Amino acid sequence: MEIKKLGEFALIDLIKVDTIHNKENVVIGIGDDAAALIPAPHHLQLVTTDMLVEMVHFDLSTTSAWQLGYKSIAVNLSDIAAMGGQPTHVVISIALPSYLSVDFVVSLYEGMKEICHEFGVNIVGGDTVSSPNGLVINVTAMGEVDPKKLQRRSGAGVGDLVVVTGALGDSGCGLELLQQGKWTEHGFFQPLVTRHVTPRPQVTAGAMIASSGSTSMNDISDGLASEANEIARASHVGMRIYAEMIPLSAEVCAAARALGKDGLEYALYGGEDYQLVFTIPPQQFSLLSQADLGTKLTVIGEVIEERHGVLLVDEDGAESLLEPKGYNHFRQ
Ligand SMILES: Nc1ncnc2c1ncn2[C@@H]1O[C@H](COP(=O)(O)OP(=O)(O)O)[C@@H](O)[C@H]1O
Ligand SMILES: Cc1ncc(C[n+]2csc(CCOP(=O)(O)OP(=O)(O)O)c2C)c(N)n1
Ligand SMILES: [Mg+2]
Ligand SMILES: [Mg+2]
Ligand SMILES: [Mg+2]
Repeated sequence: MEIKKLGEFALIDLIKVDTIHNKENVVIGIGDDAAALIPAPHHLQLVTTDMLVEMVHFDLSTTSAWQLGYKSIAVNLSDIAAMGGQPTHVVISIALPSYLSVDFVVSLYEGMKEICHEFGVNIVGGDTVSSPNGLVINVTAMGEVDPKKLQRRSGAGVGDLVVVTGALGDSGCGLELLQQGKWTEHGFFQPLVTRHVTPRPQVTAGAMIASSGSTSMNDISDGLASEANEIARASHVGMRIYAEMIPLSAEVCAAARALGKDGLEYALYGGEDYQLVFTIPPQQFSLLSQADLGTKLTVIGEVIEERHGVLLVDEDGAESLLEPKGYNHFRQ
């Protein structure tokens, strides 16, 4: 059905069902002039927002409505995870072009509700408007964190280890496979595409890392090179990152070979992995590495003095400056 047949208010009524997954902290959700929420005592309130724009962040010829809904929430929960927090609520604004159907919007919200349900997050409001050109989705996520566990980008100290969760580069490579039309639904490379279209935010790992004495943390949206440099700049330190230690999946190595590319390039500059990069003193890391975080941890380097800069060490031991060259909106 066309959206204009239904109109704005009936569309919101459709969206409204099954949006509260954790009733205890909501007084008013969708349906009033503002949501009314109950903050957790003795916790800090986290607020973050990320916007997704058609043909900048997604292409509807390669991403389904459900996947897009899932991802638009995931990228926001990832920023809450990078602060060491637990996500609690989201507010969702959508600008809808006339070529989309009511079914598309329902499916978009099914993807959103699935991930919100998974992480116990409430959808407490939003805004619905028309767009003359292209779909835009803006999500604001709220979360809470114990002040003692709050993770900034600015706490890294010389001698700390640099550690990442999961494997890097899958999403960037998955995007390239999609763009080149080089993937099959059930093929070997399918996991790369899945990680690009439906990334999983590292919420559990982020909270455990934050409880273990980590000194800084960032999520990887723009690529490791960019995010590591952000930590270094905020913390006034340098880093030595060993190329050989950066975790790459078997799939990205094989796909990169098939594409005539280097898997490492996707990890450093591809972005959208939504894994975490953090720094932690060696003693604390040896304790953390014994815990089950539901994902693997890999030490990729160490924090050094600021005057050295952020260095990448290749397999021959040669060092070069690792430029913050990841995804940059005005420099593609
Ligand atoms: N248009 C804006 N107005 C105000 N603050 C902004 C705007 N864009 C980005 N920021 C802030 O700049 C910082 C960096 O943003 P960004 O690079 O998007 O972070 P992330 O990669 O964690 O999503 C964040 O604190 C964010 O809230
Ligand atoms: C159609 C399409 N083109 C390009 C990309 C690649 N891309 C778009 S935005 C982005 C970086 C992450 O998004 P951003 O808005 O910078 O998130 P933030 O850093 O604020 O979390 C990347 C790698 C994509 N996902 N889809
Ligand atoms: Mg952002
Ligand atoms: Mg972000
Ligand atoms: Mg970015």
